[in-house]
Amino acid sequence: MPRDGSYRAFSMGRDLIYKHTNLNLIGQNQVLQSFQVISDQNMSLVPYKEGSVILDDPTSRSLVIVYPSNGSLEFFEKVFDTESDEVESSWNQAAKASIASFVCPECGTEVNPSVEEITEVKDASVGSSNKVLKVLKEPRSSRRLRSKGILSRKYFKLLESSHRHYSLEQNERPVLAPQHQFFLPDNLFIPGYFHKFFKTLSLLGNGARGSVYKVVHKIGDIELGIFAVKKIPIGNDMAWFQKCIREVKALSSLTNRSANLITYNHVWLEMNTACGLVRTLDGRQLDAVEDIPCIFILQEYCSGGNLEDFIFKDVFHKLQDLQSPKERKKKFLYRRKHPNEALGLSTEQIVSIIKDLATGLQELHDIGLIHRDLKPSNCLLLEENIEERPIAEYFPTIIIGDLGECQMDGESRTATGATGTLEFTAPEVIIPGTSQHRPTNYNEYTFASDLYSLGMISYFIVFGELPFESQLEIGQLKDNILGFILNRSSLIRKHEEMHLKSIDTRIFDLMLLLLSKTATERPSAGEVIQFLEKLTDKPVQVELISTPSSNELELLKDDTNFSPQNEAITADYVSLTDEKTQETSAEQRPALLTQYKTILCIGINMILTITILSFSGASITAHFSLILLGISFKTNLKSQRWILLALCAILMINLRGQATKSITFT
Ligand SMILES: Nc1ncnc2c1ncn2[C@@H]1O[C@H](COP(=O)(O)OP(=O)(O)OP(=O)(O)O)[C@@H](O)[C@H]1O
Repeated sequence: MPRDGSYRAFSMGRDLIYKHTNLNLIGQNQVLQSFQVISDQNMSLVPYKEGSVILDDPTSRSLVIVYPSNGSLEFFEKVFDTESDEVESSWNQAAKASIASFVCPECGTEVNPSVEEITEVKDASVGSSNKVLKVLKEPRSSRRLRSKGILSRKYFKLLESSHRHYSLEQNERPVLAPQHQFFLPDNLFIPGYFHKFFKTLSLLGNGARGSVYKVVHKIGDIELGIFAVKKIPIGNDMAWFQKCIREVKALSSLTNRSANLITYNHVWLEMNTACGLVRTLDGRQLDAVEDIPCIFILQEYCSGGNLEDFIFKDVFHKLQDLQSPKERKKKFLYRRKHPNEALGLSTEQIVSIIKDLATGLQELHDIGLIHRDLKPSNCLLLEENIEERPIAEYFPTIIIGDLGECQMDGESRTATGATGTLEFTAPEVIIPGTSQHRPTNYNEYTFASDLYSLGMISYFIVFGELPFESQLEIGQLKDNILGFILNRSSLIRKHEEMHLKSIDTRIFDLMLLLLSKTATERPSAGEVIQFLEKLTDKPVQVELISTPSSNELELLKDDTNFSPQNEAITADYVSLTDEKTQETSAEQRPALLTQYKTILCIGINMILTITILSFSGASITAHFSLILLGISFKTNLKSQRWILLALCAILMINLRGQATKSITFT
C-alpha cells in the first residue's frame, strides 16, 4: 500500500464509490446509514448541501461529498502538508483551518470557491517529482473575506436546510414526561449539534439575553473557521422565545453581506445548559444542571472586541482594575514606548468610526429596520490590533452587532415590551416615570432615535465618558437625559480642559446635530456619511479652528441634503464660530503661526524702542507708543500688523520733526 496519504484516501474513495453505487439502487436512506457505519469507525459525516453529506477522513486529510439524490460523489484532498509547507504565509495558515483548503486532486476544484486566487508553488518536500501544490493566495478583498470566515453563506444556508433531517434521523430526542414537555415541537431541535461541530474557545461576553462564546466550527478534526455563537436560554417561555427570535428574524433579513453589520451564519435550537440558571423546569433546585431549550445564533467573530472596551481601556486607559495582569503589562510597555501620546482619538479615527456606524445604520434603515439599542458595547471591532501599532495608527472596521432589539419602522414598541440602554436612548422615546407609574402615551422609536444614539456614541468616543453623572438612579438618569444641554463652546472647552488630541471642531457640530432634542433636526444616516466625506475631503487647517471658518460654514450650508430644520443649528453654529477666536488655546495653533507672531512682536518692540530713544523729551507720541506696546501683547495677529504700521508712522513723524528741529536750530 502506498505511503502517500492522498493515494490512500483516493483508494478509500474508490471503495466508497463501490459502496455508493451498490446502495444507490436500494435507496438514499441506506446510503446515509451505510456511511454512518463508516463514520462511526474513523470518519465524520456532516450534511453539506441539500441532500448531500460530507464525509471526512482525518487520517488521510480528505473529504468526500456525497450527493445521494443523483448518485454522484466528489473527492477532495487537503492541499497543505503540515510538515513541509515552508511557503505558507499567515494567510495560508488561516486558510489551512478552512474547508476551502480542500481541492479536488483530479480537477483542482475547491470545496468553497469563494476564495478565488490560487497560486501554484513547487512542493520542496517532494524534490524532483515536481509535484505542484495549490496554495490559496490572499484575494484583493481579503480583509473582509478573511475576517468574515471563509465558509460561504451558501454553506450555512444549505447546512440549515439539511442538517435537521440528518440529526433527527440519527438522534431522536428522548420522550419527556408531560410536565417536562416544551411548547416548541421536538422536530425543531438539533440534539448534540453544538457539541459535535463546535469547540468553545472562550467566553466573549454576557448580555441581557445570553452569553456569547468564541468557537471553532469543525468537522471531525478539521477546523472550518472561528465564529461567535450567542446562546440564549429560552426555557418554556413562549413570549420570551418570540422576543429572542426577533434577532434571528432581523439578522436573516439582511440578505446582502454588509460591510458594517454583523454577518449571521446559522441558527438552531438545542437543549443545553442555561447560563447561570440552575433551576429545574418545575422550579426545584438540583445538583446536576438540567438542559433547557436554547437558541444558538452563529455569527461572524469580531476579534477586536467591542467599542466600549476599546475606548475605555485602550484609548483612555480606564478600567485598569478589570484588566488581567497580562493586559496591564502590555499597557505598561505600550506607554513606555509611546510616553508622549496624548489621550483621545484623532479626527481621522473619529471620522472613520462614525462613518462605519452610519454606514451600518444606513443599510439597516434602508431595509426598514430600526436598531433601537445602538451603544458602544454593541459596536464590534472587526480586526484586532495584532501588530500592537500605536493607537493613533489603528483604524479598525466597526460593525454593528446585537440586533436583538430591532423593530420594523412603524411597528409599535408595545409589541416588544423592551427598551434599549437608557444613556443612549433619544429623549423623545424615554418614558418618564417608573415601571409602576407609566404614562399611556409615548413616542415610538424611529430612525431618528437611532441617529441620537449615534450622536451619544460620538460623544463617548471623543471624551471617553458620557455627559451624565455615573451611578444615577433610573429616575434621575431619565431627568438628566431629558434636561441636559450641550453647546459648541462648552464642548470645545471641555475638550481643551481634558488635554485631548486636538480634533477638527466640525465633529462637535455633527455631534450637536445628532444629539438635537428635536428628532426632525437630526440628520439621516446618509447625511452623516455625506457630512463626514466632505469633512475629510476638505481637511481643516488647525489654524482654522481658531478663526471663523468660512469653509466650515460652506460645508454645512452648501449641503442641500440637509433638512431645513438644520439651518437653525447652522445659525447657532455661525454665531458660535465668532466665540471661537477667544476659546481656542495657543496649543492648537500651528508652530509656524506662533513663530510669525513672535517675530512681529519683536519687530513692534524694536521700532517702539527706536521711537522712544529718538524723543528729545516726554511727548504725547511717547505716551501713545507705550499704550500701543501694551496693546500689542494682548491682540491677535491682524491687530498687531496695524500696530506695527502705526508705530512706523509715529517713528517717521518723529524723525521728520527731529530733522526739522535741527535745521531750524542750525
Ligand atoms: N460577533 C461577536 N464577535 C466578538 N465578540 C462579540 C460578538 N458578539 C458579541 N460579542 C461580545 O459579547 C458581548 C455580549 O454581547 P451581547 O450582544 O449578548 O450583549 P450586550 O450587547 O453587551 O448586552 P445587551 O444584551 O444588554 O445589549 C459584547 O459586548 C461583545 O463584547
